[in-house]
Amino acid sequence: MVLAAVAQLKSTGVIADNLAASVSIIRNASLRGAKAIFLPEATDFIAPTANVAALTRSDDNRRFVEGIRSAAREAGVWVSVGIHEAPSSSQDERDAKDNGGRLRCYNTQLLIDHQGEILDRYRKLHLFDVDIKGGLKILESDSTIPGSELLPPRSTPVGSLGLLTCYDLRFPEPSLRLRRQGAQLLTYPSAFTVRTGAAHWETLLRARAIETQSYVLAAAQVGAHDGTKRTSWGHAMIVDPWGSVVAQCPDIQPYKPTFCMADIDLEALENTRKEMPLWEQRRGDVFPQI
Ligand SMILES: O=C(O)CNC(=O)[C@H](CS)NC(=O)CCC(=O)C(=O)O
Repeated sequence: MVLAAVAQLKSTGVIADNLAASVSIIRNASLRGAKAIFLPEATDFIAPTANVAALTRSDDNRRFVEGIRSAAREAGVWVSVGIHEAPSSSQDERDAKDNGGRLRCYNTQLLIDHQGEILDRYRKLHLFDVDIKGGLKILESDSTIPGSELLPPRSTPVGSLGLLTCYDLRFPEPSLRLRRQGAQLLTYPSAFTVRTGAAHWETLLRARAIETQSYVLAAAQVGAHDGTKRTSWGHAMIVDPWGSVVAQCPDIQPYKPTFCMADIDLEALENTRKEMPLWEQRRGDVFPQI
C-alpha cells in the first residue's frame, strides 16, 4: 500500500503565490507519507483571458515549473501539475495564433518524478467550449490549442498512471483506452465550474472509476478566482476502483490550500478486476475502436 495525495487550491493571477502554495502542499503531503502528489489544472495561474498569453510566456511561469521540479526532488516524491505551456518553437508559435492573432498555449499536465525530471507532458485533448443558458459561456479554444495525442500510462510508485485533464472527464473513450493500455489509476486535474460541478463532477468521477475499475485522482481548483468571473467547484477527491469516494478535501470557507490522501491498494484493484472481468467481456467484435 502506498499513499497518494490530491490537492485543492485557488490559483490567482500571481504565479509566485501559486508556487508557494503548491510547494507547501508538496512538502506537507510528503511529510505525511504521500509518494505521489496531484495538483489541479492551471495551478500556475488563473487570470483574465487577455493576460493568459503573456503570463504563459513570463519568467515567473518558467520559475513556477522549476520550483515544482525542485520541490519534487527535495521531497523525493512524484508530482502531477496542470500548467499553461507555450509552444516550443517560433513556427509552433505562429501556428498557435487564434483568428484574432492572439498567441495561444497548451493546457498541459506535467508528470514529474522524484528526481525532478519531467517525464510526460499531456496536452488536454478536449477543450471546454460551451454556451449554457444562465450565463456560463466559456470558449477555452480562444486561448488554448488542443493536444493531439493520448500518452501511454506511466509506471509510478502508486501504480500505472493514465493522464487526462478536466473536461476530458466527460469523454469515456480515452479512459477506456488507457485502461486497455494497462492503467490502474486515472488522473483528472480540474477547474470545474460551480454550475456543472454541482450537477456532474462526482457522478462522472465515480463512473470513470467504476467502468475502468481504476483509482481516480481528481485534484481541483476551488472558490472565486480574483480578477475573473470564474468560480471553481472544488471537491477534490480520490475514488477507488469500486467507485467509493475514499478521500475528499473540505468544503469549508474561506478556502485554504489543502490536500487529502488515500492508500492505493493495487491488490484490491486486481481482485475487483478478477471478480468482475469487464475486460474479458468487452465486445471488441462489435466495438473495435477502443
Ligand atoms: O486554463 C485555465 O485557465 C483553466 N482551465 C479551465 O478552467 C478549463 C477550461 S476553461 N475548465 C474546464 O475544462 C471545466 C470543465 C467543466 O467545468 C465541465 O466539464 O463541466
